[in-house]
Amino acid sequence: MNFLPISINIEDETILIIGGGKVAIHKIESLERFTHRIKIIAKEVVPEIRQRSFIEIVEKEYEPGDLDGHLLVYAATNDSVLNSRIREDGKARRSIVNVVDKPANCDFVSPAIYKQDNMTVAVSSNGENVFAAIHWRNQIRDLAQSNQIGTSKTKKIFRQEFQAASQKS
Ligand SMILES: C[C@@]1(CC(=O)O)C2=NC(=C\c3[nH]c(c(CCC(=O)O)c3CC(=O)O)Cc3[nH]c(c(CC(=O)O)c3CCC(=O)O)/C=C3\N/C(=C\2)[C@@H](CCC(=O)O)[C@]3(C)CC(=O)O)/[C@H]1CCC(=O)O
Ligand SMILES: NC(=O)c1ccc[n+]([C@@H]2O[C@H](COP(=O)([O-])OP(=O)(O)OC[C@H]3O[C@@H](n4cnc5c(N)ncnc54)[C@H](O)[C@@H]3O)[C@@H](O)[C@H]2O)c1
Repeated sequence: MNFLPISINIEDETILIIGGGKVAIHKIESLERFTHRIKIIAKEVVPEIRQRSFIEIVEKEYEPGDLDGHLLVYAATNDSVLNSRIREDGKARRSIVNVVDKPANCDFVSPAIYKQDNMTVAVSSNGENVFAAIHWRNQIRDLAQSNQIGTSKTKKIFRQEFQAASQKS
């Protein structure tokens, strides 16, 4: 597998998660730092999701038409066959689908994220080793939090340092 890291503008998107259990909570914890436009479709939804009033919740069985109008979709049910079918349904609609139990069958995978204001680090192992991705993210987070990478400098100072370094090389 070879996944391309990009940063997507999701201002006009509602992100759809099919499934409302433990893994859906994980996805929400990552997403809510970037957007509150999140919709859950699931037969049953756990209280940790229900208590977030910004989430639109629809309790029902999944149907392919649920994907209509959604660019980003997480297939996060506990039914592996269904999760793969959701990706197939997404193809016809140009939705890109994260299949939480099958990295090789994903249009995108969720990186391990560290976010500090406008700075974001997203680490992925190409879906091969999520624990390595989490470990790298934690190391980078610790560096940033100990201010070893100058997180409090302004754009102007970073530009001057960048230009000075370019002239040297
Ligand atoms: C980084 C993070 C982002 C997020 O989810 O937002 C994320 N998983 C997180 C947590 C986490 N995942 C797992 C545990 C242990 C649970 C336990 O065992 O108790 C924990 C820790 C926990 O639960 O605390 C297990 C697990 N995960 C996957 C499988 C299936 C497999 O690998 O086959 C299995 C079973 C593996 C096994 O047991 O062998 C699959 C995927 N998980 C990915 C991302 C994608 C790869 C990213 C990459 O390219 O590296 C990928 C491929 C698909 C996807 O989901 O996108 C998030 C960090 C949250 C944070 O700390 O910020
Ligand atoms: N990617 C990851 O980070 C990661 C981590 C751990 C586990 N997993 C895998 O993720 C999967 C989901 O695990 P979980 O712990 O969240 O499961 P869970 O049992 O907590 O939740 C499953 C959810 O899917 C819903 N659902 C099932 N069938 C449905 C249908 N037909 N229509 C609508 N909703 C439906 C249920 O109502 C429930 O809300 C498992 O297969 C697990 O192996 C992935």
